[in-house]
Amino acid sequence: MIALGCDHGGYELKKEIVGYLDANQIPYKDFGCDSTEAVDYPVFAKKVAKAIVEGECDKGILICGTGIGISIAANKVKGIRAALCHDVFSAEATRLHNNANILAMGGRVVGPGLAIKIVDTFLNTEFSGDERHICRISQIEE
Ligand SMILES: O=C[C@H](O)[C@H](O)[C@H](O)COP(=O)(O)O
Repeated sequence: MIALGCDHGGYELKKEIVGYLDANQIPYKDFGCDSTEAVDYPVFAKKVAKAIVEGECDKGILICGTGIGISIAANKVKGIRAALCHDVFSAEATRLHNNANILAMGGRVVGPGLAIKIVDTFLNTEFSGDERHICRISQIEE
């Protein structure tokens, strides 16, 4: 189950991602927001982050205007590794190396075509499980 969240700056891009998830029959839970009316991104970052650390969802996708504020907020929750990615290489690397559990993007930064490739890569790349990466992730947890 994928947790989705956004603010007003990410709402339009979230709709594109919902279309991709629906087309690929990937289950998701949308934690809002539900329009382009101005809202505060930490609220939605927290909802998505909690859904992951509490086990309701496996991974999350968070979108604000830049992806920056919403990723900073999500990373305040223990157990969250939110990665801001605007290219496919980073999306793959953050799964392989960091076992990132949230993908963050900026709706004012990246277009829908690239964003969907980034999402597809993030969701379909497994953590490498390499010892050196496990060790470094443990250090983050400490
Ligand atoms: O990092 C923060 C996000 O990009 C927000 O989406 C952004 O700050 C919202 O800006 P505004 O309130 O001017 O629409």
